[in-house]
Amino acid sequence: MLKKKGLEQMADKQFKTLDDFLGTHFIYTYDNGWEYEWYAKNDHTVDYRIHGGMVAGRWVTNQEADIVMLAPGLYKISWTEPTGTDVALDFLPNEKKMHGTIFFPKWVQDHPEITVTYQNDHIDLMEESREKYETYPKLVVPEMAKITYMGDAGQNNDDVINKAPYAGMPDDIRAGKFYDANYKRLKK
Ligand SMILES: C=Cc1ccc(O)cc1
Repeated sequence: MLKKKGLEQMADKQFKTLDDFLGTHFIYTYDNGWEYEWYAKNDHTVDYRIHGGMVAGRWVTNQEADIVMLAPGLYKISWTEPTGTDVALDFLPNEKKMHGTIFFPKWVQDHPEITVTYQNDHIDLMEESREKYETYPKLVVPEMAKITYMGDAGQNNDDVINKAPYAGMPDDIRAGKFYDANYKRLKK
C-alpha cells in the first residue's frame, strides 16, 4: 500500500498532550487568504515560512516562543519578534483549525519588503528598522485558518524549514515531494 502523507497520514492522530503537538509541522490558510507554514520545533522554539499575504517570502528559524497546552488538544503559542511584530496563535489540530493574531508595527505595514528575507541573517536590520520607522498605529490581523497539511517531523528537525519559500512549495509538501520517509528534505 502507498504510504500516507500529510493530513491523510495524521488524520487518525488525536492530539491530547503537549508532547503530541511538539514536533508537528503545519501548513494553513487564513480566511483572508494568507498562507503560512509553521513548525513547533521544541517546547520553546518555532520555525516558519510565509507563502502568501503581506509579507510572503519571509522565513525564520529558531524563534523563541512560549508554547502551552490550554486544554487537551488546544495549544497556544506567543512570541515577539526582532521587527517588533507580536504573534499569538491557537491551534486546534483535531479540528484542522487554528486562529492567529498578528500585531504588526506600522513600519512593517509601510515597508513589508524589508522583512521579506531569511530574518536570521538580518537581525541587525530588523532592530535598526524598528527604531528608525514608526510603531503606531499597529495593524492587528486576527484570523481563523484551515489547516491543509500536518506532518510529524519530530522535534529539533533542522530539515523542516531550511530553504527559502518558492511558488508551489506548499503543494510540493502536500504532495509528499519535499521530505523523505525520515522527514529529511529531498535535495533536487
Ligand atoms: C509573524 C509570524 C507569524 C508566523 C505564523 C503565523 O501563523 C502568523 C504570524
